[in-house]
Amino acid sequence: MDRPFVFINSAMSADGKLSTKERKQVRISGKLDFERVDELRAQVDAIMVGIGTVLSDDPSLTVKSPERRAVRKAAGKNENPVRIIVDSSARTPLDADIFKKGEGLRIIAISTSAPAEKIEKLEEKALVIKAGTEKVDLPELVRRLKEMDINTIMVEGGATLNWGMLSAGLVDEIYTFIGNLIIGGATSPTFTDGEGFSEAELLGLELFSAETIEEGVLLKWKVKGKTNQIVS
Ligand SMILES: NC(=O)c1ccc[n+]([C@@H]2O[C@H](COP(=O)([O-])OP(=O)(O)OC[C@H]3O[C@@H](n4cnc5c(N)ncnc54)[C@H](O)[C@@H]3O)[C@@H](O)[C@H]2O)c1
Ligand SMILES: Nc1nc(=O)c(N)c(NC[C@H](O)[C@H](O)[C@H](O)COP(=O)(O)O)[nH]1
Repeated sequence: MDRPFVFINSAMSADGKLSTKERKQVRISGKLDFERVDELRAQVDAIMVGIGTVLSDDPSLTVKSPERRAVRKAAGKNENPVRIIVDSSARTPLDADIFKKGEGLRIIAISTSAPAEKIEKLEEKALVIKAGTEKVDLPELVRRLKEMDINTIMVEGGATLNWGMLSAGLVDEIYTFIGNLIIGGATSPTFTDGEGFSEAELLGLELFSAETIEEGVLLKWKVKGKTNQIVS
């Protein structure tokens, strides 16, 4: 494959929302699910998020467990996977937690429309990859990541980046933890926002695991490709 293996991991409410209508993060997962995500972070070459997630949550995207960091070190890797922000206009704050916490490479993926002055500042803190004109060209980005020997990527949202990756056909598997709460709201981010597929080009999935974790359920899906399921 000329691109890395890519999976999305998200936590959503029972009604499919990632956060509130104010885009405020809520605790959907319990302790065990956060542990599972930490283990995934420890296993992958890179974690990818959208700038919307950085602006609302300011995540550090580090591996939290000292034992898992030690295992990575012992294998000759950095303590943390490469942390990638998809950020067309280079809006990543220079004091974002992703820069402050943990060792390891950070990548900011931007488009050619990003302002030169901000790019220069980001280049002091991260590797800046330019791909695309108005928004980041995701197929080109993942191809270039593969050339850097990044072979596995966990996409940790949010709603718009999930759409971008899924609609470009760049996702192999999806892991959704569904928690025991309703968030509601027509404008609250859902697992996949963006334009949405029209009825003749829906994305088909194959369920390969369903597991109860604490008060919720973890579903694992393989992405099968376009499917036409119009009910006439
Ligand atoms: N529950 C969870 O697991 C989880 C995980 C992550 C984020 N979230 C929530 O999701 C929300 C953020 O989602 P969002 O949709 O606002 O932002 P996002 O994180 O999906 O980032 C979207 C941005 O990515 C950039 N982008 C660049 N090129 C793109 C392309 N080709 N396709 C798509 N996007 C591209 C654009 O600037 C776009 O605005 C927050 O409220 C956050 O709390 C929840
Ligand atoms: N698995 C999971 N369960 C949740 O209930 C929840 N709200 C998130 N949300 C994901 C979100 O993107 C967070 O911002 C990062 O998980 C924070 O990452 P850090 O701890 O800062 O490294 N993720």
